[in-house]
Amino acid sequence: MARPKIALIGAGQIGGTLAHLAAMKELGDVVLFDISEGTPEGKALDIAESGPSEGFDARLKGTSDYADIAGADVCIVTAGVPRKPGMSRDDLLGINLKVMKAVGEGIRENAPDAFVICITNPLDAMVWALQKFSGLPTEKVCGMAGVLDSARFRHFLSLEFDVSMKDVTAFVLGGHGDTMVPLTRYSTVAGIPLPDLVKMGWTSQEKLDAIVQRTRDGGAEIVGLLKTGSAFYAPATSAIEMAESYLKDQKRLLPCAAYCDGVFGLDGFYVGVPTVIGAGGVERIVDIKLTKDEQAMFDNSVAAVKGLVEACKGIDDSLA
Ligand SMILES: NC(=O)c1ccc[n+]([C@@H]2O[C@H](COP(=O)([O-])OP(=O)(O)OC[C@H]3O[C@@H](n4cnc5c(N)ncnc54)[C@H](O)[C@@H]3O)[C@@H](O)[C@H]2O)c1
Ligand SMILES: O=C(O)C[C@H](O)C(=O)O
Repeated sequence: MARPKIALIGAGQIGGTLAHLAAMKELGDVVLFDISEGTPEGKALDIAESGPSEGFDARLKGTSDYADIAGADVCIVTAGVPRKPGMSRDDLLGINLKVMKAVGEGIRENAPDAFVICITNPLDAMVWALQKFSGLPTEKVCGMAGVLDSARFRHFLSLEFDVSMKDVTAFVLGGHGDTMVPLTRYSTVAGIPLPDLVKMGWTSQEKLDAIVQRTRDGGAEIVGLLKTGSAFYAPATSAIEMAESYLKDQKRLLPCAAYCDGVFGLDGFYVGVPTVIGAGGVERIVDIKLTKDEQAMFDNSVAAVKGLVEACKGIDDSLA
């Protein structure tokens, strides 16, 4: 059987890391696409030359021609611009919306059967626009953010409790912005919910609140440190987790930006929710019941996403 084909649209910091991870995990052959002359070819060759030492079997190709992504099984989209210190993700909307249009058309014409994972920010609005521009089925287009935000939450919690990150589970839902919703009630250490751990004296409510806020600010914390761009190792690892679940039909239950129509009280928006990812793409959205307070936070986050979607419609008539 031929190896799966993984197309990475955008060969910048995340794109290059994705290519390296996909090759090392032997998820398939990799095509790195970018408009920056020489960058995708250079990164593909560099990573391919790590193959003999690492011992992986994967072909890598760099290109600026959409024809080379033909027949891709998975497309992961990072094309666009990252933010700099002082900017919000939302400041990227105008410039990255134009990029989504070009990418959507490229995918529609060359890889219409692919499972598409969007990473470009502002994530929830960009994945919505990418689905519209590509015309692919909504269950085959999703966005990566919740896995990353939850991983950050899990990491901070593991430090607080001094336990393995493997035993910490967490769910961060809502839009990938300042209004994201880390759900403490559904986050655990080996199945023990965080509110119970507070009662048991493992931590205090004040410390937990500070960790929730650090999670919300997790992207900005890295941008402030790097100064020239945003996080890329953890974002790439998170998207690979989603791609692997699709390619291997693992049916992982992961928080992803999925098209919600008739779930979570939504009517046609992308926002972070618990999803099952398998060979059918986003196979199920787990419509969990939120408490009044959680619902208020979720509604606030959805309102922010809706505002960005309206801004997209204002910029590009074809989306209205
Ligand atoms: N969803 C998330 O959780 C998350 C996490 C981290 C970063 N991001 C976002 O991901 C995006 C990429 O981040 P990065 O660090 O890889 O940025 P980067 O600048 O390193 O790479 C982006 C690449 O996109 C390319 N590009 C620009 N326009 C293009 C087009 N029309 N077609 C193809 N390629 C094009 C650029 O040449 C560049 O190589 C940013 O928007 C960033 O904000 C999202
Ligand atoms: O914060 C950013 O701009 C990048 C990304 O959304 C992140 O959360 O790391």
